[in-house]
Amino acid sequence: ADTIRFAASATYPPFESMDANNQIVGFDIDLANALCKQLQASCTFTNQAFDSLIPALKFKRFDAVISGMDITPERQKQVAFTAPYYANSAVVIAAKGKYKTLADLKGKRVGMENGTTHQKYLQEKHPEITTVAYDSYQNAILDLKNGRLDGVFGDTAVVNEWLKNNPNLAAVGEHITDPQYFGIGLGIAVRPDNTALLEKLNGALTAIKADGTYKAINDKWFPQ
Ligand SMILES: NC(=[NH2+])NCCC[C@H](N)C(=O)O
Repeated sequence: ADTIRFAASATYPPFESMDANNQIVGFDIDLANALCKQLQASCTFTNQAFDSLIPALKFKRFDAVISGMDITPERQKQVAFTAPYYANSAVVIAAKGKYKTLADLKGKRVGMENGTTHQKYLQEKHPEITTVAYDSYQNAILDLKNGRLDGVFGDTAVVNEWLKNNPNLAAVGEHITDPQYFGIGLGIAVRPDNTALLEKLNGALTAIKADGTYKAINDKWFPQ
């Protein structure tokens, strides 16, 4: 049988993270496994820094990236994406009650993972805010809790998870969906010349949406 080698940056629960047994788990992992099952292939996963995923994909270290990755026009110059598999928006979190809007964060330190759409958006759209890049979202959250950061900027679906476990933190202002920066949702990336794999993944995605598998995975990781 075929093997599809996936990579992710396991710092972004509920999409991907390492569990207590050092196993990679999450929505993206279950989704990839379901796609592989549908394709009668086996899946492997590599965990590495988010900003190295696209370069390593191009270098053929693995076949596909599934990592809560926004389908953006800029990335589409380098890789091909499947149809979107999850809707996205972005939001800043900070100490509860401290800031009302992004404008209140002028001169403050907001952290995010290196190479993310969140980093680019803040740097270009809000130069009045100091962006602090981290090797992982988990380290950014630690620094927010320690008071070394004033805010963290990430995907709403992920941020909501952090808020559940941190009652002293809250969202600041509106959710941001600027498609120029955050694209049209999350997608799986493959090398542009790997149209065979792209077509397989898109076909399998349609199939697992139709047979209820997608919904079951969604309900497991994003319970209502
Ligand atoms: N697995 C991760 N750490 N993903 C971070 C993704 C952040 C954002 N959605 C982006 O595409 O840039």
